[in-house]
Amino acid sequence: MSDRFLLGHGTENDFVVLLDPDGDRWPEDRLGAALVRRLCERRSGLGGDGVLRVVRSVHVPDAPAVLGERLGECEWFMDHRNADGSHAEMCGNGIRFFLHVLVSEGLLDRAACADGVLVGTRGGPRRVGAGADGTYWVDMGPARPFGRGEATVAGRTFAGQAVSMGNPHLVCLTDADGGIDLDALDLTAQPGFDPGLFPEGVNVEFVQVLARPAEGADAHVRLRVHERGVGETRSCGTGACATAYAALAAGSDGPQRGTVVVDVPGGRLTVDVTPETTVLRGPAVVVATGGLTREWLDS
Ligand SMILES: N[C@@H](CCC[C@H](N)C(=O)O)C(=O)O
Repeated sequence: MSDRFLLGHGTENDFVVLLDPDGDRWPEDRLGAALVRRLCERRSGLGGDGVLRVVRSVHVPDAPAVLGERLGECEWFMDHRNADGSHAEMCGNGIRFFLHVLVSEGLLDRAACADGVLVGTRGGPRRVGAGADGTYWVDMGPARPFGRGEATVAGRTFAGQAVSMGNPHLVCLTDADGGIDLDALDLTAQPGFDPGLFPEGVNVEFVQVLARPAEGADAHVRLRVHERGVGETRSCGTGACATAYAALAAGSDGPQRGTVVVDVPGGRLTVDVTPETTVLRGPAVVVATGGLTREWLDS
């Protein structure tokens, strides 16, 4: 046994975690895209939607550029890679799971995380916290709409709202398209999208609104998602946030505010939207820990 790893998930959005606090075990030239792809392989590797490297921000060459003057406030950096080896700016489930790993590995005290700690990401710093009920939350900042687009699946076109949560999303509310059977959509291939609107690619959400936002009651939606750099996943935290924003914005011109319960194939997330920010909450679970073998690493 050599290098230690953890496996786990947030609503079945699953990750391989590599511990590299001092940045000397998994530098970029060792943890390249090819190794990330092998780790995420579900038959010949460990299996995952992505890899999270747990590293102190001071050891990340990109950190000064993405964290600026807040570098000193972010002890830890979530170095996220999609299963295809690409970097993403942000990962909502990943950063919640990241905090759970810091706590379960004894690198942070859970009680000290009640009000949240700042974690560095390629999308900037984010406040992440541990709830008294065992869940983890992240303050993602405000959803930023940037136009309308279309997704195409098997020759059928869906209108959608483009939303940035640090990373790009196209949220398609399918009931606006005449009552699609969400479960029947074939998401085995990347949905078509406009590369002019999404030059860096896009995560595409298909959403059924189960309960519309109403005074005094939470809205309720369910979604399926095709993630950039991964494929269809069982959950997407930033996708849930973008969806909550789009569901509240549909048919309303005013500032968006409300709580949206988001059912994903892998469980349930809750998103609180205000004009100022977006807070995502949900479970995070470490499934296993182990060591990568020399045999596998050398093969
Ligand atoms: N699963 C994530 C999002 C991961 C990054 C995404 N695939 C991208 O490339 O933007 C989440 O929980 O937000």
